[in-house]
Amino acid sequence: MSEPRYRTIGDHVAAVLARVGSPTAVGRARPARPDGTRDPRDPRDPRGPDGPVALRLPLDDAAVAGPGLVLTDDVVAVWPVPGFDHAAVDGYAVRLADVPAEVPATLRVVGAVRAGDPGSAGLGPAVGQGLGAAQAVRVMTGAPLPPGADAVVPVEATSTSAFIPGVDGTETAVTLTRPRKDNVRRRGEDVAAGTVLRARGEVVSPALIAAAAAAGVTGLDARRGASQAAPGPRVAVISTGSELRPAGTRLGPGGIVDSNSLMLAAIVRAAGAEPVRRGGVPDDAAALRAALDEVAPGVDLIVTTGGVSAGAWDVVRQVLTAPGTPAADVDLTGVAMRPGRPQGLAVWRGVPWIALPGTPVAAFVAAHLFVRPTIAALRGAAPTGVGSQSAVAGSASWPGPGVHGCGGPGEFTRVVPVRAVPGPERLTVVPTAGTARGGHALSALLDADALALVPSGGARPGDPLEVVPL
Ligand SMILES: Nc1nc2c(c(=O)[nH]1)N[C@H]1C(S)=C(S)[C@@H](COP(=O)(O)OP(=O)(O)OC[C@H]3O[C@@H](n4cnc5c(N)ncnc54)[C@H](O)[C@@H]3O)O[C@H]1N2
Ligand code: MOO
Repeated sequence: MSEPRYRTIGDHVAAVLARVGSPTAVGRARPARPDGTRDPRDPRDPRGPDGPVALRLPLDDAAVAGPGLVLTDDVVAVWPVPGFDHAAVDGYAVRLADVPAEVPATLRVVGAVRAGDPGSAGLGPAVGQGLGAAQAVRVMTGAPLPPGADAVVPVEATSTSAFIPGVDGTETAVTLTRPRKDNVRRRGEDVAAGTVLRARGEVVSPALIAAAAAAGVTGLDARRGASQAAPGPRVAVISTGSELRPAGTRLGPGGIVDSNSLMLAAIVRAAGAEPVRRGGVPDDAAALRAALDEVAPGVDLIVTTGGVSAGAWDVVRQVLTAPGTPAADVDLTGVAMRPGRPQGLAVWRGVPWIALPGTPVAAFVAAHLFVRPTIAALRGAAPTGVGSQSAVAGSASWPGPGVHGCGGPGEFTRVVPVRAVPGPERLTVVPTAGTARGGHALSALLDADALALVPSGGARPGDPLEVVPL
């Protein structure tokens, strides 16, 4: 297997900004709209009519209310995150007992489970009870782990090598070796039900919006702080994934809350732009094309999440690689960083399109690194972000050398949520507590006030680090 080549973070920022100035991007520079989209007489609008009052804000209103909302009550997780054990990669769910260390095993492929399917869908009555001896099930990232399986082997590390976007598999057997890690995200490993996500008196952040949505919270008790400047460019936010349900609706088996579109709306709003939330689109190329066509005429930038990695139903990749696609300047190179490696860029009917990965922490990181500078450029401001600040690694446990991407070892930058602590000279930063649970925890973002870029060689206390303020 050849080593995939990814861009550096800085090169990807340049590639994004090139699309904003691209001759194919003709939908830019619309005049800024008047303050927000809400009616100031709307009693749910925290701006008025009588100044700051405490209100119960539905999550989608809180997401677009702008910075400065202060909680007037604790925010408590209603259910655990993740809500069920699921695959962290596209590949094959296996029983480790069938895959001896170092020796390749050939397993019979007995079904397929996509994200959004109930756990035993696609398996047939015989397998629905649990994976039998020497059996494997094709699974996509986010799909419930089939009964009996205890690990997922990435497709690149198997005899199948790659899934074809938009095509169901026909393979009846697969040869693979024991995976380095189980590639399973377990129910509740990020947030336990009943956890206080943020306490009364704290400010509402995009990370809180994401964690609250994922944990079943549908509204926040909050009060507005300082008044906000009028939003500038308009940014469409579209989530892809058949497993996605709007906050406050019944999830059903295999379903999860579309927390990304709320989180992205909050990030876009905090960056000084007006989010246009289109919500969730299923893993269907025609549906995604229709959503893109619908939003493109009215916005200056399109941001999508999900569907860009190695799955058979990765719909963004499918649309961007289809013959005759109306997308120009298509680029699916990805970035040498974790989380946030899979990325796509294009110009759709004249409007720059940034395709972020679906994993919520990956989308959060990539939005801060790539969407924020793009909004700054659209507003005519100097891009902020990478390289804008440096800090010193504080006394804490930092990632060591040897990070691996899904496609094998490589020079990957780890993006670590950090808290600033008072230091003797420069800003000193330490990883947030939740980082112990891995790079994909929404809980690790809640306490973070910056993202530190840890080079592939790792970091030690005292090392200089680039940080991106949140
Ligand atoms: N075989 C491989 N599998 C995966 C690879 C890989 O290289 N090989 N890359 C992994 C990495 S790294 C990431 S990051 C994810 C990104 O994948 P996609 O962008 O295609 O995202 P999805 O598969 O659609 O979703 C990933 C994950 O996130 C959840 N999700 C998606 N959208 C939302 C949303 N709007 N709100 C909340 N949560 C969302 C989804 O259910 C999945 O669990 O791919 C890895 N796989
Ligand atoms: O989940 Mo991925 O790159 O963003 O680690």
